Amino acid sequence: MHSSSLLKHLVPFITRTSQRRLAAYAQSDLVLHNDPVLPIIDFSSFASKNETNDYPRDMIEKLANACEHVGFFYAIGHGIPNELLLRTLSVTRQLFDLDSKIKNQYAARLSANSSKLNQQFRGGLARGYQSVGENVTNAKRDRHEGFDLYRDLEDNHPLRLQFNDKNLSNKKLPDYPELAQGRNPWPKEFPIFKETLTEYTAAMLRTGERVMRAIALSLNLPLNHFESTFNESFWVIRCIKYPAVHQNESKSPEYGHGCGEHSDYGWLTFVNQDPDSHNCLHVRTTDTTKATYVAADPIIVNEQIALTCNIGDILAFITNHKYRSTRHCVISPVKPARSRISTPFFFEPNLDVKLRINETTECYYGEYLTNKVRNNFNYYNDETK
Ligand SMILES: O=C(O)CCC(=O)C(=O)O
Ligand SMILES: [Fe+2]
Repeated sequence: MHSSSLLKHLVPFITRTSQRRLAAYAQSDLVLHNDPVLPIIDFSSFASKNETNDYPRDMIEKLANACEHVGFFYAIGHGIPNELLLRTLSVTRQLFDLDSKIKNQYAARLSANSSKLNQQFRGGLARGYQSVGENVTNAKRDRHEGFDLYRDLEDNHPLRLQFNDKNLSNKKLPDYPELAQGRNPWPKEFPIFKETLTEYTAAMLRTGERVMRAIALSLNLPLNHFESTFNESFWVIRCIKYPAVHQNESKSPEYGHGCGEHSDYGWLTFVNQDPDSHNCLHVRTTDTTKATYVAADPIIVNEQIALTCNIGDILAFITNHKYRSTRHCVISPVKPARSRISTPFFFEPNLDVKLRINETTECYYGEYLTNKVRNNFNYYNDETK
């Protein structure tokens, strides 16, 4: 039996799932429970936004329970074919296999200094390629390569147009110009990346809507309660490669884990992770006496790849922390395992949704996100770089 209170709430569905055993040991100083059990929730009843009266009560209760006590769950019935999930991972792996000269042409840091409104934002605040160690979490460099994509607002989108030159003297403009004006720097040498990620985005947006409907019901709110907050979702995708490390390489004063411990920012995160990846994504339990984790390994349920889903800080905040935004981290794969690819999709509010982000502050989601993103990179915080 597990003693942590998180695990008491987990449902023993594991016998219905096909999954591989965990790698035998826990890396570094983390204490790891060896049963990667998170609740498994089926969202197939929420594909439509038409209200009906016969939503499965047991599923909604299970979802409420998962959001309150765990903050993580496996989503099935999400509507995305396995083939698209796997193709996205495979194309992302190929992207990172490109020559670094090509990848660096699309580097996020190239646009980091273009902070003036009237400049052409080629990338615009962290869009594009990041080499290993550029991302910083808890003051340590993360051991991953990334390629970040954000919603690209259309040319004539009012949230983009508001920053046009003729409006620049308008003192009341919101403070998220880079996000609204940025463009994803799609590598022209590898057009399949744009094609695939665009298809993935469309599918993930439908999934996000599905899950947010179920979340609304789980909070005793109307099915479409959150619709107006995400109908122009300013989604984010992080394409990530975690290189495999040697066992003795895994600790260093400068470098932390594959991705240091954090919680996510907004509504919901859906992690599409490498099916080969084991013992990497670690979810913190509610044990306050010491840092303990469960591994959220990839699972397949009834031949369907489950998405690993977690609650973001804003959803936690607007529910008065009834729903948990659970901290998690990614431990680098250890050789001889191969590098790990994941493509987390962050289903987020519209840029111009006004949010209360803590007890005293209300701001636009775009402003909140701008602050969060700047803190992830040293070059935004250190003018000399
Ligand atoms: O790669 C993963 O599995 C998760 C990454 C993550 O937690 C994040 O990007 O916020
Ligand atoms: Fe995360």
